[in-house]
Amino acid sequence: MTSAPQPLVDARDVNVWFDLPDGRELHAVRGADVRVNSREKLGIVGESGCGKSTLLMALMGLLPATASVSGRIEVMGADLLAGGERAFRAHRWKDLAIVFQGAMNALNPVIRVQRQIVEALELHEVASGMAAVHRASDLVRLVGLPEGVLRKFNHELSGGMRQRVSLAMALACDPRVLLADEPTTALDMMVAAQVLALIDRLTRELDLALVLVTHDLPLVTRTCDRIQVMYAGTVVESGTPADIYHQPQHPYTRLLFAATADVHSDGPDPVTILGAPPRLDQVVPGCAFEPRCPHSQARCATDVPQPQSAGKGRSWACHYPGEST
Ligand SMILES: Nc1ncnc2c1ncn2[C@@H]1O[C@H](COP(=O)(O)OP(=O)(O)OP(=O)(O)O)[C@@H](O)[C@H]1O
Repeated sequence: MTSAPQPLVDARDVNVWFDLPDGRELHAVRGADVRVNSREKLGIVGESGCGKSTLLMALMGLLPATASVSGRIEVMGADLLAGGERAFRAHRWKDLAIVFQGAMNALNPVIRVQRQIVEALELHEVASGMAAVHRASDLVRLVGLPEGVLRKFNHELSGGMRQRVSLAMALACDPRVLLADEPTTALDMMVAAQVLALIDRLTRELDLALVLVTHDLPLVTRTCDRIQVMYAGTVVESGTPADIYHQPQHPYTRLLFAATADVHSDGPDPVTILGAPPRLDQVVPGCAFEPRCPHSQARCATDVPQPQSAGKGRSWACHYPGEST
């Protein structure tokens, strides 16, 4: 019998708390699992503030000192949480790299692009001297930029160019997994589509696995192999795009699709999900979606629904799955 291939990222029951200045805690990520196989494209979707970025930063070991993390975070078989900063440093950028939401902030404003890429290559001992300069040229070409960009400063670049430079930096150490946190947020529609197409092409050409974090459920349904829907720090549903699109089990997933209906099509108008997510600095006694859920029943307000697995990465956390909205 052949065993299943080891996932590149296998994070289980990850919890992240932030210490707040008033002494309370904010429970930003609540028991989330993330599993990414070689060459797989995983999409993580959910409303603003549901913990998507915090989860990615936990995987990278880049959370601020005010954060505490529990659970298990394995990258290529190594238990990084157990190994601490030393273990994270051994894998960060080399195996697991990230493109941040605001490329503007990821680049140093007073250092030319070439120096920034060369410094990253030297810091991670990928290349030095002229070899690093040549590699920097290769990297900017790889992301579809002219070499002239290497002599420029951050403020001389357009938003799309900055995001491509960030991508070049993330690819500098030949990672196996690329985490992309809302990589097109600040870009106009045309440029956003080009950057997404570039990420898609590079993941195929470089045999990368991708974790794409976004608000855009239709986008991940089109581009990813698997989808995780997050709500209030929790993964409420996981599955293939076909599962999530054709047989959504969690009412929040169905409402997310309904909320992003295409206004230009003949289909139904988009709906608004009434109410707001719960504050994560407060304890939620039952299902976090209960106050907004059209199908909630008494039990939903008191019992936290546990994830139910239907095998092959398909799961949902709802007491009354499949109720139509
Ligand atoms: N450094 C921090 N200190 C305290 N709370 C934080 C910190 N960073 C994030 N949070 C809180 O953690 C929760 C999750 O935030 P996070 O940025 O991970 O959400 P998100 O889903 O990525 O949102 P967005 O789509 O807007 O980026 C939010 O309530 C946020 O206010």
